[in-house]
Amino acid sequence: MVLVKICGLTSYQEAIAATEAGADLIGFVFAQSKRQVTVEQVDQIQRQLPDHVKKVGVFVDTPIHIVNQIARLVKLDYVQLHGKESILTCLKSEVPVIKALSLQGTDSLEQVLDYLPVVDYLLLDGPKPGSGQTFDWRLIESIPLARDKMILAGGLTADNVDRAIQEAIPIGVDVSSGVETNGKKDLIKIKQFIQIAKGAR
Ligand SMILES: O=C(O)c1ccccc1N[C@@H]1O[C@H](COP(=O)(O)O)[C@@H](O)[C@H]1O
Repeated sequence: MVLVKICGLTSYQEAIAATEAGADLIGFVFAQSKRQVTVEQVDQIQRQLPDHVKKVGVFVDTPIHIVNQIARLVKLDYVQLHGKESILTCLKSEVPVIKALSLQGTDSLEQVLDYLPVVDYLLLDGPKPGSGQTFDWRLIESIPLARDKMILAGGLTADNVDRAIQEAIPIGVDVSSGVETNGKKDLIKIKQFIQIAKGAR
């Protein structure tokens, strides 16, 4: 069954709703964003969550010693490095790494392969993180990428996630804007998204 990550959660109510709806991973954005959360907020939230849901912190070009400090403080299971972090930076993380890469054309394919041996998952995203923009999933076909390391993101919704899973064959899918209404997480959309993704194969 495909892993599902619901990203950009900002409250305990959203986090527990996503967890109870069957999310495997939940994401908290520490980077600058309309969904940005503080260390204190995430600490309060994570204390009340069951252990089985994996907590992911999303960072964009934050110095790795700060990423490690936050990961320790709020007990993150993964860090999602969503900027231009180098392979060396990924290696310095104290917790497993999800490296996000924006696929915009065939010239960006090579970098995917370079990161593969040093990260736990590669998250392939559209051109603008957190904006609901998708990319051409056919690009993935040309990467000799172990599908058990690939999480697909970027513009996924309950309407396209089934097709995305059939075409890209990822181990997991990640969504943020696609489960929101008027900029707020929508619990009905979260449930629908997870149900469809989990039923896809
Ligand atoms: O959600 C954000 O605001 C964000 C900010 C900075 C880096 C990543 C961010 N979100 C990630 O973007 C992708 C795709 O989001 P969407 O579904 O297209 O809205 C997802 O991986 C989020 O983790």
